[in-house]
Amino acid sequence: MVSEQILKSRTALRKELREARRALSAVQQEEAACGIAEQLHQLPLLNHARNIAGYLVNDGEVDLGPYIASQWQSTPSKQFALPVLHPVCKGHLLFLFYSSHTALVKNKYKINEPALSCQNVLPTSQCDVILMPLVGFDIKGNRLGMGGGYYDRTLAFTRTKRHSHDQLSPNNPKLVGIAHDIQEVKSLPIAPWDVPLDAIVTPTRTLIFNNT
Ligand SMILES: Nc1nc2c(c(=O)[nH]1)N(C=O)[C@@H](CNc1ccc(C(=O)N[C@@H](CCC(=O)O)C(=O)O)cc1)CN2
Ligand SMILES: Nc1ncnc2c1ncn2[C@@H]1O[C@H](COP(=O)(O)OP(=O)(O)OP(=O)(O)O)[C@@H](O)[C@H]1O
Repeated sequence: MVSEQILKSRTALRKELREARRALSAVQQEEAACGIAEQLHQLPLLNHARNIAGYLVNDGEVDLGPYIASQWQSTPSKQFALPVLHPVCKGHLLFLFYSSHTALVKNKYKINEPALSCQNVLPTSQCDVILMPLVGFDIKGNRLGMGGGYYDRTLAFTRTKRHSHDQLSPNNPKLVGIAHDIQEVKSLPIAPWDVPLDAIVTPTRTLIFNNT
């Protein structure tokens, strides 16, 4: 059971951190997007990734646009996907392939997402890396999202231990949180359903965590 206190502090922190990222200027946002692209270009766990899930910028998040566009140009073998609110399994996400030709529609939160089409679904278990937008993070790798629980529910399967040696499956998608530097907090209240991240990338830093 998660205490009322923890839920309340998550809500208050979320509000504060969302306001802070929305208050960044256009120039700060551009610099952040460039910084993230540079950090991601150097991230070893993306080197051999073929299927990468990202997101389209919303609510002051770091824009992955420059990184995705540069990868489309330089490395066409990498395929990108975007989260789509699951039409049947409420509270879950689907990932749909994303190219410069993808038709986008707005979801109920007014975030652009690929128009639903079964043939364009990338099964979550086949994502090599998922770049997750963070509202907040701490240095231990704990994260705070938008509060819908979408990523936590969709990725809950990555927490199950499939091997007898008490190791998480090596085939699970690597989870990489993306955030502005100002979204770091000293310590984040943890919820039992939180999925552990493999890395957190900001425009100036990359933190790697050992989750095996
Ligand atoms: N860019 C991006 N895409 C994403 C996410 C994200 O965090 N960022 N998601 C990550 O999960 C999913 C959408 N989750 C969301 C959860 C809550 C709100 C939100 O704005 N909630 C409002 C209340 C809106 C309402 O209910 O009408 C709020 O809290 O003020 C938005 C998106 C899928 N796509
Ligand atoms: N694996 C799960 N199964 C069922 N409900 C869940 C699960 N994970 C999270 N939830 C529900 O989702 C709600 C929101 O969770 P939380 O506050 O951790 O969101 P978040 O991590 O900020 O959002 P997100 O995962 O979308 O980035 C919680 O109240 C919780 O009840």
